[in-house]
Amino acid sequence: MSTETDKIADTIDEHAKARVLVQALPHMQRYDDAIVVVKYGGHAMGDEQVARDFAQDIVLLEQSGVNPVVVHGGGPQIGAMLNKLGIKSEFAAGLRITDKATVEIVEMVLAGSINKQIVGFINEAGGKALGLSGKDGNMVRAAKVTRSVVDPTSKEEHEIDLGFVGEPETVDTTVLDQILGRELIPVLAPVATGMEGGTFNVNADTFAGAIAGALGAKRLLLLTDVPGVLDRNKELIKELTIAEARALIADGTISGGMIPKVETCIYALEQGVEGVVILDGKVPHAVLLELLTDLGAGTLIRR
Ligand SMILES: Nc1ncnc2c1ncn2[C@@H]1O[C@H](COP(=O)(O)OP(=O)(O)O)[C@@H](O)[C@H]1O
Ligand SMILES: CC(=O)N[C@@H](CCC(=O)OP(=O)(O)O)C(=O)O
Repeated sequence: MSTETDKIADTIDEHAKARVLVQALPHMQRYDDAIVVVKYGGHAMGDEQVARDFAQDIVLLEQSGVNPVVVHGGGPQIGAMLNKLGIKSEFAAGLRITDKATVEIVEMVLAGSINKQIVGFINEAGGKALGLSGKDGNMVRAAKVTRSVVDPTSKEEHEIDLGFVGEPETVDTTVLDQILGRELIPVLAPVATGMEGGTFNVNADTFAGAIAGALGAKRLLLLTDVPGVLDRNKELIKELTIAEARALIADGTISGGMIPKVETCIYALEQGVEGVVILDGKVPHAVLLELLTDLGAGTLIRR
């Protein structure tokens, strides 16, 4: 039986909920009908409850009149599968060196299991998610990339052939244009067709930036497993200009997987995306906190 005190506590609780909803109103109005691309990184996916919270956030955004587009990664999950199969895998400049056997596993893990898991979570949260890869509808055609790396012993720079690794060369938004604004939530795996056919592995951040640029997205959120870009003392940098971000890559403060992430932010800003943020996807409801409250977290990169 509920006591008088319980009833008062419940009423206060209800008022607090109403206040939170009202505070969200100007944010909802700002993003009404806008396209928001959310990149969900493989490291942020580890905990199932956080993944389900993420799916709820995406459905709530869609219900509020936003057009969310999800691009997912899956680096650690690809690594685990390659390991299980006894296939060695190495990275150069934050990109996986991808031979023929590897690209088959990459496509299987990204466009197969991970894509369908996220689609499942969104649908269980009441949304209508549609899982696609960059190959569908010829959405993304990728050109082969090479990278120069400095040999740690000889200090000489040399080019590395990354195999079937591509960068988006063309983005055809026909399929996405049909989907957006119709209650459907696209969930995209970063696999693309090569310029001469075949399958190419694309870094998920780079893929998300190309999609955000081509769709004229208002916001690009990159969800990872760290609070944002960290300085040399591991402190969060709340805001960075493009020039400052480039300097941190050049002096080695930004390394590994953070390089394609920051390069993506710079590219998206140059393509006209209004705001790009790198934030911690392991924080429950990180997307809602970032978009619909005043509690912006992570690193905002601006022009
Ligand atoms: N300056 C930096 N600030 C934050 N993270 C950094 C920095 N430099 C390198 N990193 C690394 O980048 C990682 C994020 O990239 P990545 O592993 O590719 O994540 P995701 O799977 O989310 O795309 C961090 O976990 C961290 O180890
Ligand atoms: C070329 C390249 O490196 N592709 C990535 C694709 C997945 C990805 O980017 O996943 P995260 O966002 O979780 O890191 C890979 O093979 O790991």
